[in-house]
Amino acid sequence: MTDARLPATLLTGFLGAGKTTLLNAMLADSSAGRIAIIVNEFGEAGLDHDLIEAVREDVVLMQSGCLCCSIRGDLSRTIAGLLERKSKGEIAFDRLVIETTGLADPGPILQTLVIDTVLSRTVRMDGLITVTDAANGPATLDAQFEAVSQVAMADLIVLSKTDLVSPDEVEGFKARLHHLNPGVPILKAVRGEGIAARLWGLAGNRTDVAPARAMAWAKGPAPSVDPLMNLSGLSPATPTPLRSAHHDARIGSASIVLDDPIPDEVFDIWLDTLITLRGPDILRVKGIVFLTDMEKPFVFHGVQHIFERPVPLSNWSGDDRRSRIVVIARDMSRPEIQASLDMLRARMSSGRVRQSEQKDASA
Ligand SMILES: Nc1nc2c(ncn2[C@@H]2O[C@H](COP(=O)(O)OP(=O)(O)OP(=O)(O)O)[C@@H](O)[C@H]2O)c(=O)[nH]1
Repeated sequence: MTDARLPATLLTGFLGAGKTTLLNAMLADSSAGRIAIIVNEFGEAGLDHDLIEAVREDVVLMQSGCLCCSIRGDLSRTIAGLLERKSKGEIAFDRLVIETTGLADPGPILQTLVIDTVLSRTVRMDGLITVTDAANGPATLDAQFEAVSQVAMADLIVLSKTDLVSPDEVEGFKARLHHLNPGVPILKAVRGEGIAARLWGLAGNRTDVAPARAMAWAKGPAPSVDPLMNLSGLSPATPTPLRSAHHDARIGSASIVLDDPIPDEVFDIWLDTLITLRGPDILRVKGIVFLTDMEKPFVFHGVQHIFERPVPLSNWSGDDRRSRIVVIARDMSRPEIQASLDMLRARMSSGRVRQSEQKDASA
């Protein structure tokens, strides 16, 4: 089954990191088809394209109330308008790129694509790309938590301005980025050159995704060596030390690999509990999940309390039936997140014990 929804790429990165430069490199590359662009600020310079729309974030910012809801309305209307013009034959495009302002939290935009009932049927998230600047990036991460969040949430990081610093500085910065977002691919690029063809199809949440791509997307930090460590009370009481920069230390991530299929209700309860207790702090949860009695796995993806309906992976083949879940959160240490994931494992184990007790009783 092919996923016919329009792929949407979210392009984020801090002020001056090189987003517009990368966008121009994307536009110059025809391999991905025609691209419609939405920028959420006015006055973008240097884009020689006829499909530029503006979401009026300046208006949004003046409104009181929930900023994410305001962006959501504007963005939905803008995308709906583009799609309408497309259906009338006024414009043609094969994919969408949404460039955020440097300060924007990508969360509400990702959520919009999931929560808007019309949009979620017609548009799918193709990937969140964060541009980070090798020259100013380290200082930006020290100064701005939004920049740290953008790095932590990315499906792909493009490292710009590597021509302005030494190879050692580049490597040091890459290590820091990997600390914030373990497993994320990082592409070095000077002015976006040479990477345009590698910016698409990043997310695993489409039904026709290649299994290897979905697996790479759902890759997180290595799970704790002993999965029962936190349950046995032996986990360190203090968070795993990250870097001295306090913004970095606010980001935690952990992952789990489960050998056995997960009962539907166990997975739902785990997710509900995580969202209820820590919803606002969840930057991303993503994974490939095998549910009990289901032949194909599902890919799921969420930001804060908003979760996309799980997408069945129709192309899945092979014997690997292990579920993989990654959680990236702010103000949660890795042991805390790991403890939540271990709870999922524990619920599965207790479910198995109950099942075998029932079998014994009926024997
Ligand atoms: N040396 C060097 N300069 C770069 C590179 N990428 C971008 N620049 C320059 O950095 C400046 C900022 O780039 P933009 O692409 O406008 O950055 P932006 O993220 O869109 O900026 P805002 O829209 O202000 O957030 C421009 O002068 C670019 O020419 C790079 O890899 N190397």
